[in-house]
Amino acid sequence: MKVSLGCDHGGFAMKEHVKGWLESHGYEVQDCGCYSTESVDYPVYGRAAAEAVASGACERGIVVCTTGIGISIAANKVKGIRCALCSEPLSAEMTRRHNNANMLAMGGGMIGANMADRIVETFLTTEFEGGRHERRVNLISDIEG
Ligand SMILES: O=C(CO)[C@H](O)[C@H](O)[C@H](O)COP(=O)(O)O
Repeated sequence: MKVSLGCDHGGFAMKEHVKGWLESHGYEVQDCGCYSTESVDYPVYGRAAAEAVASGACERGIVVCTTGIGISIAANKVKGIRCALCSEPLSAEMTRRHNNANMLAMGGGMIGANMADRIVETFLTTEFEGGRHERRVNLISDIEG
């Protein structure tokens, strides 16, 4: 599976950590930046990571800013993206099972590296349940027009 990554300066350290975890677990990574702790604007990188998913270049995407909020809002503006901000594994499991989320957002200033690993693993290995949830996800897509 290929995973796009995006972050701002507040998420850079966690993005680098997640990148290492992904590569050591056999995932292919498309790193959309940023590439240092220099102050940048999260919408630029949330959009880039989301467009990599929306275009089909990547199956999933993971974005990180200080809280995870701003970059998740930006990613969710891209058509076809369902980006869920998670701070524990149960939310990551549920957003895959029920929302078929194709992107995960985390807050680099909110959770630690071990928690991030557990969230990422759960997000990437949990299947969508379909059924009644598919109808609801389709209704979300209808909002996009
Ligand atoms: O968008 C955010 C908050 O919802 C992110 O946490 C950003 O990383 C944060 O706003 C960046 O703020 P900074 O003071 O420029 O580091």
